[in-house]
Amino acid sequence: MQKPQPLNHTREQITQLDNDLLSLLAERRRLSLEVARSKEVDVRPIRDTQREKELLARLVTAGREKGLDAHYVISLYQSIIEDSVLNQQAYLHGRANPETQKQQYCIAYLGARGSYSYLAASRYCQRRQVEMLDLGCQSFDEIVQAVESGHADYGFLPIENTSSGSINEVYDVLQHTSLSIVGETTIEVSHCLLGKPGSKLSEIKTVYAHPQPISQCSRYLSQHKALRLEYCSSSAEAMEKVNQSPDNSAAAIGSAEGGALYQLESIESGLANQKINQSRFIVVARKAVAVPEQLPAKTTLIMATGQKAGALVEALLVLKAHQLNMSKLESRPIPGTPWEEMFYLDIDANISSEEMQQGLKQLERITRFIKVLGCYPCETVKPTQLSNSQLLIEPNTSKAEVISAVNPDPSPYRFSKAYKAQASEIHCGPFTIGAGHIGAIAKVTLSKSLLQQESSQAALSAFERRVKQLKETGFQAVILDGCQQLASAEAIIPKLRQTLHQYDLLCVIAIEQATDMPLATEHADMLFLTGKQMFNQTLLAQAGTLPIPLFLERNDMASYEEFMAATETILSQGNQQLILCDSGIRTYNNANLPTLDLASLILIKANSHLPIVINPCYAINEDALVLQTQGIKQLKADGIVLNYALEEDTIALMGEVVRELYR
Ligand SMILES: C=C(O[C@@H]1C=C(C(=O)O)C=C[C@H]1O)C(=O)O
Repeated sequence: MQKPQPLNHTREQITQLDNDLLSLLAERRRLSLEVARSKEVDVRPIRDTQREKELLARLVTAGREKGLDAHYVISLYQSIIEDSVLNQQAYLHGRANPETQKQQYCIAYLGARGSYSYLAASRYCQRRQVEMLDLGCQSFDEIVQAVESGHADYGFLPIENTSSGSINEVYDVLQHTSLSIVGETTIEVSHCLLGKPGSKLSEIKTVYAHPQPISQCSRYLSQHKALRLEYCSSSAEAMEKVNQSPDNSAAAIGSAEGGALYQLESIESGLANQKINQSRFIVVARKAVAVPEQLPAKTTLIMATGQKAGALVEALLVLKAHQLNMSKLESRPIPGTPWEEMFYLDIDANISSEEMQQGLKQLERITRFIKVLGCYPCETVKPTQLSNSQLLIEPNTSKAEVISAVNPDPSPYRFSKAYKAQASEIHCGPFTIGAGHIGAIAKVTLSKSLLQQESSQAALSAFERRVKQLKETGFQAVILDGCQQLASAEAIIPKLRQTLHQYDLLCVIAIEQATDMPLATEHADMLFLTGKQMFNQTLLAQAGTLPIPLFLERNDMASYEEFMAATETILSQGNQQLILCDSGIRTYNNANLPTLDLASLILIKANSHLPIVINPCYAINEDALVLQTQGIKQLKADGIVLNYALEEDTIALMGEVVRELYR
């Protein structure tokens, strides 16, 4: 083997390369602003998702030639594009509101330097290339007063968090203010345990934190019961306390970025219960702003409806009539009038649009009170995704003919088309299935080796390698089967899930018996109720009350009617996010192997709006898999489940089948 070049030398090369990358990114940003200027002149929308798709598809191909995998290229470019779109929006918004163009903004926010509000405010100013003068406040009321009185230009108020939900106090403050909402901004909240430099987890006795981070990290804290919690009025106060503490026994929950301002280091990161933990802030100012029509806009309003039955429905019907999409609805009590509610609505529309103006006029006629709190650019940039067919092969244009209804079923069962004509589309994170969206799901039986050395790093690395392969093969979700056999499932399942999420794969946990439910519901993105449980009415009803999507597998002895009856038990409990899975039924063909019941597939597609996926792996020998997939696809199944043994290398065949599915 050739001797490697000296480490220092290689590192210098990497440093140089990183500098070049930064210069290139800065240059790309500059060009993106140039594009914004053209769009200002031509009055074109800022976002052009078609252009983004083409760009991503080209980069994925070019990246592959250089040995960079698609997943890596896409996630990098999604962040680059998000930055580009938000900068363009900030530019155009500034141009439309010249009075807001200043050298510096004085911003009132909760807490002190280092708090999440502070980070959100500094991000907002950076994007506008404005210097920030920060005015830390003790309460939301104080923030509002600072802006109302002219001491601050803007106030930052946290309005919701993806794990802990809406922040009610802020809604209450908004009822009484004369300020307008002029912007929103979302930041990634990544909670770390912050200690003095060099301190270790074993030394920590007290944790200082604001109640919000405490509730968002409840799982971590419940696993570390010895830690004593001290509530603080902000994350900044918590960090300050640790900074001032005489020894290494104190820690705070906060961001690594904020902690650095207090000379604190991260002892552990990723403390939040949810992988995606984001907080959305609204920006308030004395004067409302105009949003140029090229920008996606949001209008927030509050209203009190009449006290009669159906008053809220009537108001919402006005939105429907004007094709106004409501992205959020909150209700809060009106102080002094018990049992009366004020409703807060976020509507995806520009206040100056015709639809919104007409809608507002009509709402004024039927409400007791209505006030627009503001219209501002929407800062959520939904990442553009490439379809699996684009990732794997050329775009698919030859869609099979729509099957005409066989045996139309007029029964009003919830699964039926008579009940709901439109095909159901089930969403879970980046995964969508049904109504034309095809899904490829791998079913992984957790191997003996993983069971034996479950905590060992080697087993997890082996799992990660397989997961990477599954992602590259085109799967979107992975069913973990055999979790209940893991000796310390509580410890290992979160790690497996984290690995799957790293590769944007959903974690589906198979339910073999009723006792699997608590663990699975805690850790899974979706549940897979195995065929064995299809007749377990109690379990079906329980799954029907859950808020997460479910797969229901057909029992291999169940008739079509029994399968449908089981779906009814689930749907009647409230959970409408149901995907059927048929893995074959017993017939006379072979006593040991099930047969794929394609007649039922035709019936289900004709009679039900629910998506159905087929698992052909039990039914036939491997040679016929590709052929079988062609048949399943012709009959309009919404996807496929493929069994994949972790230790066996069947990945090439799986790849062929998935490609066939998307062809
Ligand atoms: C830069 C542009 O604006 C937006 C940002 C893009 C980018 O950063 O590549 C691509 C398309 C648009 O959504 C453009 O339209 O080209």
